[in-house]
Amino acid sequence: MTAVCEYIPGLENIPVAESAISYVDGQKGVLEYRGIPIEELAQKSTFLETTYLLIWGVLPTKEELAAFENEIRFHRRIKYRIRDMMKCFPETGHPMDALQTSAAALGLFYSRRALNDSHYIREAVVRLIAKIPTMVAAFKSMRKGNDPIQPRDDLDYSTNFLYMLTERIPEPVAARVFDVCLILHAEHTMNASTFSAMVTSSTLTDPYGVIASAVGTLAGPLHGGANEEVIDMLEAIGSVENVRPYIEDCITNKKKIMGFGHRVYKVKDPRATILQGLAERLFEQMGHDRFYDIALELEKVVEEKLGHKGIYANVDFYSGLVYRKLGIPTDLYTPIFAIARVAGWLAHWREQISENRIFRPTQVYVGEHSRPYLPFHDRG
Ligand SMILES: CC(=O)SCCNC(=O)CCNC(=O)[C@H](O)C(C)(C)COP(=O)(O)OP(=O)(O)OC[C@H]1O[C@@H](n2cnc3c(N)ncnc32)[C@H](O)[C@@H]1OP(=O)(O)O
Ligand SMILES: O=C([O-])CC(=O)C(=O)O
Repeated sequence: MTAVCEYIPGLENIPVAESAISYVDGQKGVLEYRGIPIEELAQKSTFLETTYLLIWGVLPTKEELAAFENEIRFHRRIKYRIRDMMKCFPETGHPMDALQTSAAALGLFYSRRALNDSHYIREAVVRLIAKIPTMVAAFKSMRKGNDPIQPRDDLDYSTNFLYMLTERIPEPVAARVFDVCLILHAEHTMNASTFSAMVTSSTLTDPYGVIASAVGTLAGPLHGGANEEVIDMLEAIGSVENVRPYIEDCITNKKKIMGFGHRVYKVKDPRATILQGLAERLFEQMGHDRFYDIALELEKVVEEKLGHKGIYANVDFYSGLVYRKLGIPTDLYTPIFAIARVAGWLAHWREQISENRIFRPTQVYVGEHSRPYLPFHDRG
């Protein structure tokens, strides 16, 4: 057994896997999925094609993509027993908690753990990619006491999701912008939720448990949950004039500015640049959002004050402005991140189980030894 004694908080710079799924250069601001730059995928691909690429490692042929899209369409509905279970969720509960519970519940129906069976793997991939958006939209309706809106087979993936949220067919530009957002959030090397998915995968449990654990990890404000917090922060700041004192207060009191900073990127996150462009495209078509002026000033001041520490806008900074313009409630932003990231989690699940060894790191014990057990009357 090799003993590595140095403890590195947050596992910074410690490789935990070999992976061929995505690549980040944090100094140059480069992100590639299976070797293809994110900018090119955002321009030319769709979320389902990108999902196929991430999970199976190749761009599909026209026929393979059509078959994959059809399978997804066929599996969009969720069982009435899952819907009934979701009806019992408290309406004040956070949609990420609802999603984590519902994703785990899929395992009650489909868990066979046939991890050597390629049909089982394909079906699990299709079910999760297909059903997660339906569950997110269903909770949005049910928490208001309404029946969930059923998926429509004549609509593509993103159009259908926006339709299930609003019962209106979105403008093509809105559906395309949303689809690009999903591409941008689909995968990002060894982030916290992907690591969580891999640790769970390494026990050879079922993929529904893997996704449920990853959803739980994504929810936190230091990770995917930051997109929701950014909008709360812009609202709290309220005006462009308030930006500078707000940032100065954060710096003085060592408060984190949401949507900024990254373990890997020491320049602006390339996804933030693309998301900013998408937000601007929507503002041109659908009207300006005054929060954007606050966001621009915020980015300028953070760069001025913290740029020397490598703190720049990350993926969570501009995504909320896009979703806000699409009329999506703030607490659905992180579940939408999850809808996209399921693709990356599943890609890592497949990679992990193809050459598995259970994750079992070590710790540096800093407690005591050989303490006596004291009866109640002798305890302080
Ligand atoms: C999809 C995603 O997960 S993207 C990230 C989403 N999360 C956020 O936007 C939350 C805000 N950002 C952060 O909390 C962090 O930057 C993280 C969690 C993303 C990265 O964390 P780490 O790599 O562990 O960096 P850490 O928190 O140690 O910060 C390093 C230094 O930069 C500072 N710093 C990092 N991020 C920020 C920030 N957003 N605002 C202010 N200061 C920051 C820290 O205070 C620390 O300063 P110090 O060295 O003077 O003490
Ligand atoms: O890579 C990370 O640590 C966080 C991140 O940007 C992501 O998961 O998209």
